[in-house]
Formats: sequence, C-alpha cells, structure tokens
Amino acid sequence: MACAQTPGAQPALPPLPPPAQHTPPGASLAVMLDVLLGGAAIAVPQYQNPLLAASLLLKAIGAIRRRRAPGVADGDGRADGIAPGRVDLDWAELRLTLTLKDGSLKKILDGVSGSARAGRLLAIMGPSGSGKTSLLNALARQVPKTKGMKFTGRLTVNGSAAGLDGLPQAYVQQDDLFFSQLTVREILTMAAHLRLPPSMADAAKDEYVERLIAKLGLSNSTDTRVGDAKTRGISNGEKKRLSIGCELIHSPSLIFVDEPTTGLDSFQAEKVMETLKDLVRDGHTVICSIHQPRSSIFAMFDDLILLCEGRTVYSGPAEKAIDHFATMGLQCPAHYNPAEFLADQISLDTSSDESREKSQERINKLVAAWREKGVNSNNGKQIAAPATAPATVENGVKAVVSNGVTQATWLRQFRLLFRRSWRQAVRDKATNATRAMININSAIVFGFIYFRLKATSATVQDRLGLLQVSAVNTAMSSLMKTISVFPSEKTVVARERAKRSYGVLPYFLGKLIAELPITAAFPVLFSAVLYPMTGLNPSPQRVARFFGIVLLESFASSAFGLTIGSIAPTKDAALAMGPAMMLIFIVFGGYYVNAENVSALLKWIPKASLIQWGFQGMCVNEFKGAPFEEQPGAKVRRGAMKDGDEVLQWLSYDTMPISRAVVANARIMLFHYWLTYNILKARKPQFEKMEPPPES
Ligand SMILES: Nc1ncnc2c1ncn2[C@@H]1O[C@H](COP(=O)(O)OP(=O)(O)OP(=O)(O)O)[C@@H](O)[C@H]1O
Repeated sequence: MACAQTPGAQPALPPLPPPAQHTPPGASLAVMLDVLLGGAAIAVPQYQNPLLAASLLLKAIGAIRRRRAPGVADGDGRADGIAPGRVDLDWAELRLTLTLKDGSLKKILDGVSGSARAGRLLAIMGPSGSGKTSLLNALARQVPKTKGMKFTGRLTVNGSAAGLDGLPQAYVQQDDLFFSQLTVREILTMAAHLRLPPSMADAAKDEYVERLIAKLGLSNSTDTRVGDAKTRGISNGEKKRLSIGCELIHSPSLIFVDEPTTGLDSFQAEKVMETLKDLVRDGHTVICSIHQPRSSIFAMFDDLILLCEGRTVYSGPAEKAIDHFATMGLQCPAHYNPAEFLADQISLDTSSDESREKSQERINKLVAAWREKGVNSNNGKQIAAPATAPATVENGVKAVVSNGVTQATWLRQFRLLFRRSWRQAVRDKATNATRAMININSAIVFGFIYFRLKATSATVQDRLGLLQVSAVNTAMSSLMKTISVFPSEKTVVARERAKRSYGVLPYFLGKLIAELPITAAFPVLFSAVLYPMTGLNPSPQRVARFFGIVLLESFASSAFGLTIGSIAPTKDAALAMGPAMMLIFIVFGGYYVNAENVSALLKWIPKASLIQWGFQGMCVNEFKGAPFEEQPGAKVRRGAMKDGDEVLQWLSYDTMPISRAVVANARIMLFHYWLTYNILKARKPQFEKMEPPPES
C-alpha cells in the first residue's frame, strides 16, 4: 500500500507521448535522421512546453537507437543497428571497504545486492553519507582509486560478467562541469563531433544536435552561454539537462545519474526526472541516486533501493517499499510523502542520545530484516522486481552506434579543442577587461614611481629596481592568470578524458595555441604603458627586445602556472602554491642575491628562476654599450658607475649575451609545457578494480 500523495503536491504531469514504434534493425542512418527531422516538424510547436519537450527526448534517442544509418558502414564495427540493446544489470555482495590510517576498517558498502532492468527507473535513496554515490560508482565501475580501498563483488550484464566489456554506459555526475563561455549548442555540437562516427556527415551531426536541444527542452537557451559565478548563464536545471544531453550523444544502454535533482527547484527537478523517465520508457536502463524526492518524483520510480550506512534496507518495486515497512510495524501516515516517510525511517536522529540510540536500533532492525529476507529468498542476492520490458525494447544485446570513445581523427580533435579554448579565452570579457585594467594600472603606478629616468649614473639603482619590478610583475600576473583558471579546467578535462572523448595532446596543443594571443596581450599592454613613461633606453631595437623579453618571460611563467595547476588538487591549493614558489624565484631573481655567491646546493634555483633570466635579459638590453649622460654641475658620487657596461660588470652580467637569457627562458617554458603534458597524461582518472567476493 502506497501512501497517498501529499496535499498540495504538483499537479499531474501531462501525459507523455507513446514510445516510438519499434522498427526492425537494418534500417539506415538516413532513415533514422529522416525520422528525427520529420518528427521534429510535428513536434516543434510543442517544444514551447518544456515538460513535453523534455519528454520527447525519448523519441529522438529512441529513433537513433533503433535504426541504422546508410552512412554508417557495417565495416566500421557497428553492424546491424545503431542502438545499444536491452541491458539488465545485476550485482551481488558489493563491498567497498577503506582501511583508515589508524588501521580501522570503514565499510562504505557492506554487501549490497540488487538489480536494474531495462525500461525501469531505479532510484537509490538514503540519507547523506549512506553510500548512494559509492554504489553508483561501484555499478559504473568508476570507484576512484584510493589508498586502502578494497572493492569486491559480482556484477553481470544480461547474466554475463563478460557483458561489462565495452558496455556503452553514461555517468551523469552530480556537479555539472562545462567550459563556461560556450553556449548550449556549441557544447553539444562538440560532443557530437567528437563522439559520433566519422562516417556520419557533419551536417547530419549538426541536425542531430538541433533535435537533441529541442527535445531536451533547451531550445530557448540554445545560444546562451553556460555561465559561471561571474556571468549569469543557463539555469541549474538547464545545466543538468545539458549534462544529460552530453552523455546521451552516443546513446548509451546504461545511464547512471548522481543526484539529478540536487540544487534544483521543484519545477526544474521534475523536468529533469521526466527526461530520465522518458529514457527509461525507451528501454534505457537508468539508475539514479536521490536524496529525498517530493512525492510526484517518487511516483516516477519503478524500483527502489534504500541504503543506510552502506547497507541495504530495501530493494524492490518502489510501490511495495511502504508495504515492506508496514510489515515491520512502521506505518506510513495517510497523506504523507512516502519518500519522506522512508527517509525518516532510515535516518539517524542525532538530536539527543536517546533518539540516536532509538533510531540506530530501528535501522539495525531494518537492515537485519532485509538481510533475513534476502537470504531466505535469493541466497543473499536481493533482486529487484522482475522487469517487464517495454514494447519498444528489443530483446538481446545489439550492436551500438558508439561506445562514447572519440571517433574523431587527431586533427579533428585538435581543431575542435582549439576552437573551444579560443572561445573560452576571448569571450570572457569581464575577466579580460579586469586583467587589462590591472596591467595598465600597475604600469601607470610604476611609471610614476620611476618617471622619466635619465640615463645617468645616479639613476642606476632606479633603473635596476624598475627592471626587477617589471620582471616580477610580468611573472606574477601571468602566473595568477593561469592558476586561477587551469585547475578548474583540468577537472572538466579529466572528466572528459575518463570518457575517452579526446587525447591529451590535441587538447593541450589546442589550448596553448588558442591562448597565445591573450597570454601575449597583457604583458604587451603593461610594457607599452610603462616603457615610454619611465624613459628606459629609447633605441627602437632595445624597445623591441624589451617587449620580446617580457613576452617570453610571460609565456614561461604561464607554463610554470600550468605545472602548478596540474599538480595542485584544487584551485585554492594552486593559489597557495604558485605565489609561494614564485617568491623563491623572486629572491633569486638577480636583484637581491648574486647567483655567483649562492651555495652549491642552491645554484639551480637562479637557473630555474624565470624572473632571474627575464631581469638579466632586460639589464643587458638596457645597459650593454650604453653610455651615461654627462651631468654638468652634479656631484659625482663615490663609486658611481661611469657607463652601462660597468653596471653589468657589477651584476656579473657583463659576459652574458641577451640570447642566453632568451634561450634559458624558452627552455624553462618548454620544460614546463612538457612537464604539464606528462602530468596530465599520468593523472588519468584511475578506478579500483573489482575483485570477486572473498567466498567465491
Ligand atoms: N574515497 C573515499 N575516502 C574516504 N571516505 C569515503 C570515500 N568514498 C566514500 N567515502 C565515505 O563513504 C560514505 C558514503 O559516501 P557517499 O558519497 O557514497 O554517500 P552519499 O550517500 O552519496 O552521500 P551524499 O548524499 O551526501 O552525497 C561517506 O561517509 C564518505 O565519506
């Protein structure tokens, strides 16, 4: 017996269109697209209603799933049908244990068993920390590699463990990560061009994206940028649907969705769940975790797993959960949201010692009862309700359109990723304008401090100070720009790489080349304001060289920032590490410490200091062969230097050509690019391997 709906709950959703008719395999891709295009002609007016639009997503995906393309030759490995077929997932005795530093064992998942059926929406519910995400990770075989973690259990697809290999699956993570300056259409188009078969024409991919946008209910936001904390973009619900859309590009059989409604208002949450429900109706196997849904969302669940402290409390048809609790003497009051009731029963009440004890006792009883039931009925394996496959689901596993791994050539990947980096870099006008202002302001401030310096012995200290300040400012502003952006970008890239959407090299090269003009613009701006104000050596050749030295130092610093950003686990960590390390390079930047006097142990630091090489290059450029002006009537100070060469002698730079500083900074830049590339490559997301349960 299910609880009655909560009064005031959302009105019933409009009925969904019936699932698309099953078409026998062997139809062509052109036919598939035809259906998509033709279908859209009828459906377009309905997209004004986002609920209907979301529900229609099914038809598009379904059409792709069920028909084959003429453009997709059998020879490319996707014979007989684009679509992944029916996938039934079963698992038993899943255990995730973590050995903590003190030697104790933390049971994250404690012998969880269950199943998910094609054409049924399975929800995993439980209080925070109960293991919902861990179970999804385990089922997706994406348990992040962690020291001390052990992952055991049995997992089968359509009754076979071998079915897991190459299974087209999608995992929509809880947080929606995108390049913020790209629009909805651009993001989906890129995903389509990377992950759909190359034999499908570009125009067809674009058309497909348009249909997908419409059916995701994103038509009104097609050309809206995703946005970020600084710039308002699409709503959170739209972001979630965009995440789902990106994962659906390759029409996966199995879809995992972690907390799809978290952070959404009830209307948006319902729309997202409708989208999932539609996919289920088409025969996809959808498993989602959810915290505490409203009753209308609970009513969409076909099957339910209740987790508490990593243990199963219930696993079976959603509508029977209340009955199961009733047999334990836990009666759901009338007119009460069943999801809320269930959540209350399996939550630990920590408000007082007494209530904690009482709730813990109740939870233990529920776990024991379920274990007992499971052992008696299924030899320890709780299986969800026998699934009735919807009429549209084909029996047996069919070949797939794509397993989501990139299908694009190296050059294609590079072009797509270059374009994305370019758009991300140039469109962020607010950040670029702020950086430009900061550089201009710094140049004006330093320009006034060192205003119109004369080329005399009296200004040697000022000029050295100015050159050191220029080297430090160039390095710091480039470093900060990079480390404030790259760690977040790295997270998006790591996620995309986990899906094998593209390689590191095309991404990294595309990024470096696309960002070249923006990386160059700010130091050029800084120098263009500073140089004329301060009256440094006005010879055109020296001016050009100064700009070149600053530019190269800026690139080297940006490359150093990439290394920091790739090592640091978070943006905050990068922001702490970067300036602290740069401070060492400042101390050994040529002005405060003479490299010749440094102990053997520290000799490498000035050599690695991009500031030192920048400063050295600027000094040689400014002083080499530069006579000092006569100062009639001025008192000649004791020890005053008579020309620029003497300054360089004093600095121990007299035998150094500018080329040495240039080559050194170029080497530092290339070294950090190489290091970053290798760190990115090595830091591929790694997952725990599932081992069989100990008893088998
Ligand atoms: N890699 C890990 N290292 C340490 N503890 C972990 C790890 N993974 C999971 N845990 C712990 O396992 C428990 C379950 O975590 P999980 O994220 O699966 O819970 P959840 O039900 O999804 O929680 P929420 O609803 O808050 O997201 C938590 O106590 C969590 O701290």
